[in-house]
Order: sequence, then C-alpha cells, then structure tokens
Amino acid sequence: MPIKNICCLGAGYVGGPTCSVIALKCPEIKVTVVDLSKDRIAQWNSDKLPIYEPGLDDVVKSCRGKNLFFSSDITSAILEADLIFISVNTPTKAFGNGKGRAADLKYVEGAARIIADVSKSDKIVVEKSTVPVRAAESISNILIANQRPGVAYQILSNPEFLAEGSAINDLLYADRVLIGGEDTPAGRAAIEELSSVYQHWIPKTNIVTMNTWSSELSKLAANAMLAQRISSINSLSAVCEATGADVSEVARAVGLDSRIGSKFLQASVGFGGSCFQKDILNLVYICESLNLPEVAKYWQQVIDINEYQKTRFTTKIIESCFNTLSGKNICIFGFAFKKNTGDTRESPSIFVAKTLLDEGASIRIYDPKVEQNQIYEDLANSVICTPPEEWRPRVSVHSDPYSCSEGCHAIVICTEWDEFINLDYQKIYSEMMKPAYVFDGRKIVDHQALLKIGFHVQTIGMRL
Ligand SMILES: NC(=O)C1=CN([C@@H]2O[C@H](COP(=O)(O)OP(=O)(O)OC[C@H]3O[C@@H](n4cnc5c(N)ncnc54)[C@H](O)[C@@H]3O)[C@@H](O)[C@H]2O)C=CC1
Ligand SMILES: O=C(O)[C@H]1O[C@H](OP(=O)(O)OP(=O)(O)OC[C@H]2O[C@@H](n3ccc(=O)[nH]c3=O)[C@H](O)[C@@H]2O)[C@H](O)[C@@H](O)[C@@H]1O
Repeated sequence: MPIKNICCLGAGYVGGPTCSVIALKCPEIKVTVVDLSKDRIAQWNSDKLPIYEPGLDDVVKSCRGKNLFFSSDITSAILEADLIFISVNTPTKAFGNGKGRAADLKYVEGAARIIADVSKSDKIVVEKSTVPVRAAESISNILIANQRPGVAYQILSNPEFLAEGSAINDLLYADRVLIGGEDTPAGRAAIEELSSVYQHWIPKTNIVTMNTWSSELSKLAANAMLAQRISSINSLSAVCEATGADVSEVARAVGLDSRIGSKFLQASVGFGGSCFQKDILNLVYICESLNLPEVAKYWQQVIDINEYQKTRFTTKIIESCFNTLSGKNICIFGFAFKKNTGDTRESPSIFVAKTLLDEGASIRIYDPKVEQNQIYEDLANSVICTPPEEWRPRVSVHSDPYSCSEGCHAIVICTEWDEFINLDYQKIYSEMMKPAYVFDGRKIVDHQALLKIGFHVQTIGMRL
C-alpha cells in the first residue's frame, strides 16, 4: 500500500528540512513533524524558523498548512502515520558506561517507547538518526516487547547525509539514498514503500538498499572518512607551516588525482559540528567493545589531530601577541561551525574563545547568523577556567564586523563566511591597535593585500 501519512519524531536540523522536502515532492502524502519541545514547534509554525538554512523558508512556506504540519500532538501524529521517522538527537553519553564516547540512545529509546505505547495499526519505523550498528535491534526489541495484538512493525535504517548550510540542495539532489532492512518478504516490502517515497524525486538508481547493519555502519563510516580527510590535510598543514609549502597548493595537486578527488581538502582551524566528533567517538567505542583496539586507535587519531589543530592555532595567536593576552582585545569573526548556518554545536570558535579568555583577553564576537544568547550559552557551557562573573564582562557580541574590530589588537577568523573576504580591511586597520594582527583560521582572505595594508598576518598551512 502506498504511504499516505508520515510522522517524524524530532523537528531538528534533520527532521525539519528532510520532512519539508518530502512534503514538497510528495503532495499526496501528509507529513507531520512533532517534537517534545513546544517552543521548537512554535518556531516552525512562525515566520522565523528555528534553524537558518538557505532555501528552507521557501520550501516550508509552500507546504506548511497544506500537507506539511508541525505539531506537539505526538500521539495523534503516530496514530495516523503509516511510516514514522525517528529523527531525534543521539549525543555522546555525558555520564556512566561509555561516558564521553558511546552514543546516548535515550532519545531513540524514548521515541520507540512512545511509538509502542500509542500505535494501534501496522507501522514502518525508520531510523533516520545516526546510531551505533545494531541499534535497530534495540528499537525492534522495545517495539515487540510492548506490541499490541495485531500491530506489526518493520524497522528500516535510512541514515541522512545532508550537510548543514546546503541541506535543501543535498536533499533535493542526494548522491544516494540508503535504505537498510530485513531480507524477508515483509522487510523487502517495507524497503520498497520507503523507496517509493524517495522515488518522487530521486532516480531509482540512486536509491541503494542493503542489510540493516551495513546501512547503520555506512553512515558512521561516511562521516569518519569525511572527517579523516580534513584531519589528513590539517596534519599536512603543520608540515607546510614548518617547511614553506602551501597547503592549498598541496591540496590542489593531490585532489587532481581522480582517485582522491578535490572535495573536503580545505585546511582549517579544525572541524566542528554536531556529528563528526560524536560519530567517530561512537565508532571508536564500538571498535573497543568489539575488542578491535587497533581499529579504535586508528579512528581516534582523526579526533586527536583535530584537537591538535585547534590548539596549534590558538597557541600561534598567543605566541604572536608577545605570549600574553592579558588586557588585550581580540575580535573573533564567525561563531558558527561553518558558513551558511547559525549552528554552533562543537564550533571551533568556542574552543578559540575559551582559550583566549583563559589567557586573559577580552573578546569581541561577530557572526552574521548566530544570536547573542547562543554565544553566551556556548561560552557558559564550555569549561572555562575562570568563573562567569570574571569572564562575562570580557565578552561582547557585535552586530557588524567594523564595530567588532574597532580598538582590537587582533582579528581571528574562525568561520569562512563569504562576507569576511571582501570587508574594507583598510578601514578596519585604521581603527585597530598597532601592531594589528589577522589570524586566518580558514585561509580565506587575501593575505598579500592585508600585508600591504600593514597587518601582521598568520594563517593555516603556509608561511607568510
Ligand atoms: N545535524 C545534521 O546535519 C545531521 C544530523 N544527523 C543525525 O540526525 C539526528 C538528529 O540530528 P539533529 O536534527 O541535528 O538534532 P536536533 O537536536 O536538532 O533535533 C532533535 C530533536 O528531537 C527532539 N526529540 C527528542 N526526543 C524526542 C521524542 N521522543 N519525540 C519527539 N521529539 C524528540 C528534540 O527535542 C530535538 O528537537 C542525530 O542522530 C544526528 O546525528 C544526520 C545527518 C545530518
Ligand atoms: O552526519 C552529519 O551530521 C553530517 O555531517 C557532515 O555535515 P556538517 O557537519 O553539517 O558539515 P560539513 O560540511 O561536513 O562540515 C563539518 C566541519 O568540517 C569543516 N570542514 C569541512 C570541509 C573541509 O574541507 N574542511 C573543513 O574544515 C567545516 O568547516 C565544519 O566545521 C557531513 O558532511 C554530512 O554528510 C553528514 O550528514
């Protein structure tokens, strides 16, 4: 039977955009996105959506109230649905067994329990969240243990590969859609039904089906290998700085080999975002649990190099500023973990800000999309050595880059927002303390032009 009604548990960065695109492409399917957070649902129903994502506003506006609904009535949405996406958060465990590494599946478990409590008809339950291998088995166990007579479940794995900042494009033109399920008649039928939803806009040849565990592991593997490329080029950036090679030239030369490819070789202050670190830590934990210590160690290195890169960058700032930041004003351009998003989860900017504060600096922050409250919350949540009453007066958030940099000793570029490339750096220089420094953590500005103006410039992966 074709899918008529979809429910998505979790109205976050994945559930919101994914279901909006499904609603756009499948006008005959009713899509309801629910969340435990009433605030988040209210925002999805307002003019100011809870997340910034290019193109998202238009998609939501064209479907909301027609076949796309955001609701806090989880029970009704589950009752009506033929297919339910579980798109809840799967953070790293903060305490207990596997603390700091294992994925915390409490929200996935909570979602499975609500589905079991409420469902009165057959459901296809789709794991959209990124989970450890064999998590579908745990979901299945909860559903079966609490099953009402006559209600049948099929569990599918359908990991999401969108990247923030390009989510709508990634969803519309996905390289591939992955669906894992049971190799049984009922399992194959469920795979076919989910596949037919995607076939509204994704060519059938791009929809790849496989066994559930392969699908779950493929998601962790994809993120681990993407992050590995960044750590690889970042490790080489240190070699470039020590030798006079330029990491962009190395990346270009290496990337021209079609077996390697040119994407994801941009050296940076380090990768951020809610997933790379958590998913690799999860992979490391799984490998350790499977008694595969060599494999665990191999992937752990991707994280270790990322920490090394962030520390290398901040150390360079401190050392260049006469090894003391006490009493100095440092301007941070960019607080989001990458451009075109307002998301700050695991943003390298948080690490940079915290380190500079610990060194006694006053910091001034500008980001075009991150709200002031979010910045203060992130700083309060990161482990700052000094108590809040000591660091808070030393932080200010600005609504434009010029007021932000005025009177500062240094500018630190942490996010690669396009607008940072073409600022009037002559004007900025004239209003800064001298010597004026630029530390470009994204290798995006015209370093020669800045040197000509009079700035002292340092960047990642090349000597100036
Ligand atoms: N953010 C990203 O770009 C990507 C994330 N993922 C994965 O997708 C999953 C979701 O990630 P995000 O959307 O970023 O998380 P998020 O934190 O933005 O959203 C998750 C939402 O689920 C809600 N929730 C938790 N338990 C619930 C329940 N029982 N019923 C209803 N709602 C519930 C939370 O209130 C929250 O609003 C994670 O596993 C993540 O690893 C996968 C690909 C991309
Ligand atoms: O599972 C997830 O959450 C998602 O994680 C990443 O997406 P995302 O974290 O949104 O953004 P990316 O574009 O991958 O960037 C991650 C971090 O790496 C940095 N990066 C990226 C590319 C690069 O060459 N260099 C580099 O430093 C970015 O600035 C950012 O801090 C993956 O790209 C998605 O495919 C995946 O679905």
